[in-house]
Amino acid sequence: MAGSTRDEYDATAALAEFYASRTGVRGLVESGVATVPPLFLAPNSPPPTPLGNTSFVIPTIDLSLPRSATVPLVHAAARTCGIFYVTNHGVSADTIDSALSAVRAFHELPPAVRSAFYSLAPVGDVLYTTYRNDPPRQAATPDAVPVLPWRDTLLISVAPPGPDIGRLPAVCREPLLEYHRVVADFGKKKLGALLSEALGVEAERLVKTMQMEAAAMSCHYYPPCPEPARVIGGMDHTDPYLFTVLAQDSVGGLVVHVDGGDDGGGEWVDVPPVPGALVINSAEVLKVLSNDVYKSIDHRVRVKSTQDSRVSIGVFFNPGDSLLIEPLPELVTLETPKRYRSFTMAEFMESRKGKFGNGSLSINQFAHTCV
Ligand SMILES: O=C(O)CCC(=O)C(=O)O
Ligand SMILES: [Fe+2]
Repeated sequence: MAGSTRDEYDATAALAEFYASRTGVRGLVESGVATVPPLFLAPNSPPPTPLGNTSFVIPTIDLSLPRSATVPLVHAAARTCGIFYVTNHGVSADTIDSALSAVRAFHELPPAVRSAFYSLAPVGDVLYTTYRNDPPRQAATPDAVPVLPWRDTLLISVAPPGPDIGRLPAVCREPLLEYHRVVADFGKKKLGALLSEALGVEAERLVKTMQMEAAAMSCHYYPPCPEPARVIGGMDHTDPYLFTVLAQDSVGGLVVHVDGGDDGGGEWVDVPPVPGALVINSAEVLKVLSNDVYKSIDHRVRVKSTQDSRVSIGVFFNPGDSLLIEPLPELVTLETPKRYRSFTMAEFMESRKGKFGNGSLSINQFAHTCV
């Protein structure tokens, strides 16, 4: 992997060589790369994210407050930006820390051990990989994204009846299953009810009618990078499902694009780690169900450090596979007509393939009745 621009060498061969190593981006760092290999560079649009000088602060909601206080706060946060922190959520600091440490321990296993798990497609319910950035389908600058992000991921499908436990790496199995159990409970019993009530619909609406499950867990590892400003940890996207509960360690790097309202524009805002807090991200399908009351925010991950690796865990809450997704009928009125056509999750996921940059456009182009 010599060279420092993508033009100097054959990206297809380099990609094949990278995947054949089966040790991910962490493997490059272990091998001592001093400059970023071209696969990770965006040729036309440099990835550094200019952070705005904004006074915008991601809201924090203390879930120990009475329901009469938290419901309006959740409504305001999901409506204005679609991302907020929760504190006093009932998931213990120990459970979060053990899960984050377990993810780090997996990604930092000796290369020969972790490479046994590395693949391009899931093996059962587990996928340890470096996701490829799909080339954008309709972008003005077709070559504007790096082929690869500076990140390795352990993705675990946790949909009922649960993963094949024997396939989960032993080093992280117990802490991750425990974390999933507790976060799934929190999401279904507390957060799902709060997000429903904050929409003015029955508390059980998301969990029962939408058959909501904490179906997948993304355990990301962002290795330190010799030239952090030249790479992107995670490309711009919106999360597709109902909502995400994200735990992050103390390194930071998640940024969200807060839109500029009627003035257009908008700016990138940091989502710094807050000790003990979980980040809640309301996602595309929830935006549709809410008939555009809730937002779904574009986000990306910057790599910040030449020294520190970063770990995060996203638990994704999904609707049942066979359901038709459309605005909840009780939110469709003469004044607020149905803003999205009905669709299935499979159709929506297919439509998202290869879409980067301004991710929220994806649902609008796909299903909005006013576009
Ligand atoms: O690592 C992070 O902070 C965010 C990851 C993310 O956006 C995702 O898994 O969808
Ligand atoms: Fe995300």
